[in-house]
Amino acid sequence: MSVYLAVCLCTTLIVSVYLAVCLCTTLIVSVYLAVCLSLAFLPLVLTFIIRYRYYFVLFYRAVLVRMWYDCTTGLSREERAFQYVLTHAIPGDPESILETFDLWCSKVEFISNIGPKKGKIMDRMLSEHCPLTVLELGSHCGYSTVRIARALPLGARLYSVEMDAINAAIAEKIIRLAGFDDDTVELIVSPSDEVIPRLRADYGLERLDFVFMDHWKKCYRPDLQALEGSGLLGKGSVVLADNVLFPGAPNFLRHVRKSGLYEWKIHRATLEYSKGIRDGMAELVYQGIK
Ligand SMILES: C[S@@+](CC[C@H](N)C(=O)[O-])C[C@H]1O[C@@H](n2cnc3c(N)ncnc32)[C@H](O)[C@@H]1O
Ligand SMILES: [Mg+2]
Repeated sequence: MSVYLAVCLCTTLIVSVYLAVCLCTTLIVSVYLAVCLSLAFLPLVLTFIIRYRYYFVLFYRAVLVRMWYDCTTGLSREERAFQYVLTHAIPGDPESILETFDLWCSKVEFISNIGPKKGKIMDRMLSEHCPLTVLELGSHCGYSTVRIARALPLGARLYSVEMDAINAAIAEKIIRLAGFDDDTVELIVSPSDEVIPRLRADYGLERLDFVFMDHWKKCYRPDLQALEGSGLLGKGSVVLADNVLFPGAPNFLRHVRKSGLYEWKIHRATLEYSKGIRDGMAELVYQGIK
């Protein structure tokens, strides 16, 4: 009986040792394979990180930092930007307000203002065309509104459309802080597709000399078509559309290309407050139906 028990015990021991050895071997082989695979993919992963580093930085600044400050301050990003501008810029000085915004957006948090680089291209176009009636679609915090308003000739009027009431309230404060009254800048709090058909009847407009599009990219094409249909674009009217390369507005560009209504070009630049993300603004000059 005891011999039988001893044999059983020995067999169990041998089987256990055998299983343990098998497990260890499997483990070692798995670790070895994992290391080999990681090493094989390392260049690919590194290339991916290096190639898209500016997008990661943008995600970090525009999403993660924003979420963190939203939680810790209890204020919206737009309200935080406004507080900064209010305490750092010179009231009544549009230049100082724009510079303060630029500082905040490049050093603290990301806001999708047109920014200084693309802003300078727009400044140049405004000084070339001297528009008297301007329409802006998408005011957000009022950065581009101030930028346009300060470049307008005497007697010109800017209609700025913003559908988000909270953003519009900030934009209104920024515009008035910069020193522009209601005669120069009128802020319209409504979605663009509701405003455009009412521009003639409710605002007495006959012609738009300059349109700046910087609202949601999916609205670019329908809004441009609505403007064409409204008869407010005349020969030589300029439409400037921001971010046509990033995030991009392919349907809008396709329409511009196919319609034959415009002479157009793209001003290549980088995304606002970012070094490595390519973007561009489309400049269209309306030629009318030929
Ligand atoms: C990129 S921000 C505008 C930035 C601003 N132009 C600047 O450079 O300072 C876009 C803004 O457009 C507004 N918006 C988006 N779609 C709109 C629409 N269909 N009508 C009016 N406003 C719109 C959003 O609420 C947001 O505030
Ligand atoms: Mg933009």
